[in-house]
Amino acid sequence: MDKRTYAILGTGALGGFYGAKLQKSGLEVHYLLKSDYQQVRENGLIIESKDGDFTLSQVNAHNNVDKMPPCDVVIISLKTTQNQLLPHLLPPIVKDDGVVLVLQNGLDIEAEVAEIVNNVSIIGGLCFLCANKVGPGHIHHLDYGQITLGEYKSNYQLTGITKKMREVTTDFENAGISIEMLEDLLLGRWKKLVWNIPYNGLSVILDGRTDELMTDIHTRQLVESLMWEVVAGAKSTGRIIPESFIQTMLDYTTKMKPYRTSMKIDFDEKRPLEVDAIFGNPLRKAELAGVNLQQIRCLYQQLKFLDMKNRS
Ligand SMILES: NC(=O)C1=CN([C@@H]2O[C@H](COP(=O)(O)OP(=O)(O)OC[C@H]3O[C@@H](n4cnc5c(N)ncnc54)[C@H](OP(=O)(O)O)[C@@H]3O)[C@@H](O)[C@H]2O)C=CC1
Ligand SMILES: CC(C)(CO)C(=O)C(=O)O
Repeated sequence: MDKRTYAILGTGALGGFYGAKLQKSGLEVHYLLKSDYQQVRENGLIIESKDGDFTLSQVNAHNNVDKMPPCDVVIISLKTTQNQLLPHLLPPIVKDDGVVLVLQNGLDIEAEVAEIVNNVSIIGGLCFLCANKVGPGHIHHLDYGQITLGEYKSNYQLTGITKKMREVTTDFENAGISIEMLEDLLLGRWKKLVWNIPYNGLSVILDGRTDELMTDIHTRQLVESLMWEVVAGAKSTGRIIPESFIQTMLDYTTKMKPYRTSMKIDFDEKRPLEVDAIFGNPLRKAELAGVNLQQIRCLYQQLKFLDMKNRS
């Protein structure tokens, strides 16, 4: 088979980083951009990475999906706060029998995608990446980068390891991106929330970096107790996260370079916060199963208020 073609729907920190790595490995990649379009069309992408800097001076930059070719794999790397645009942006750029790879944080986004496109495979990927966009077409990769992915089937039924998952995994591996396949995407999404819910939420509400939240005894306890509540949320939907995973996430964050979470960066830049995807959807899912996640609801309510006030 010919090499697969990729489209990056939202060329920011995450989309720019993985897209550039895939292009560098020899794949054809098309990038959708908004405010950075002119700069990237003329000068390409700059990746400043802890694994080695590189520049792609020529990239297929687009500012309109109608001018993009349909691709085998479309990576959704917009912020979830822009997902209302997907019904317009997605259908023209994904081939029949292609793949939509949702690399955004949060829960239940695959279900939204399934309502927009048929005849495609939807794969969800959890990215353990610390990257920021520091200028137009300029990405700073600070730490990590591993992806775990799983295929989505209605209501997060188990799919096992599928052919499409293997194909995407091969492309990412060839691009030097560490990647692992999951049989249970819902479990993977809840596990990622064990990190995102406490750190993204508290970093905004308490105005703290990850290292600050880990050093103070009170905030560390708060982080841990929120993690336990995410584990309860997962359990309400039939997914068991082992107790040891909490310690793994605490250790992982302690070792992490001091990090301003992506939600905190959005807040500081007065951009919309991904509150619904990361907090609202898990709350609703647990509630449907009859479980009220009180501490997470408390974070959700504060974040909704702060987000509204920050942008008004
Ligand atoms: N950054 C990270 O390390 C990680 C991010 N994630 C998740 O990945 C997702 C993306 O995050 P991240 O890359 O950090 O976000 P960024 O804000 O850096 O990137 C999003 C990009 O989408 C672009 N965009 C917005 N609207 C449009 C549009 N209409 N047409 C074309 N492009 C558009 C933005 O362009 P413009 O700037 O012009 O608006 C921006 O460059 C989020 O869900 C996040 O939670 C998950 C793990 C780690
Ligand atoms: C956990 C972290 C910071 C990187 O591993 C991340 O993936 C995120 O910001 O969502």
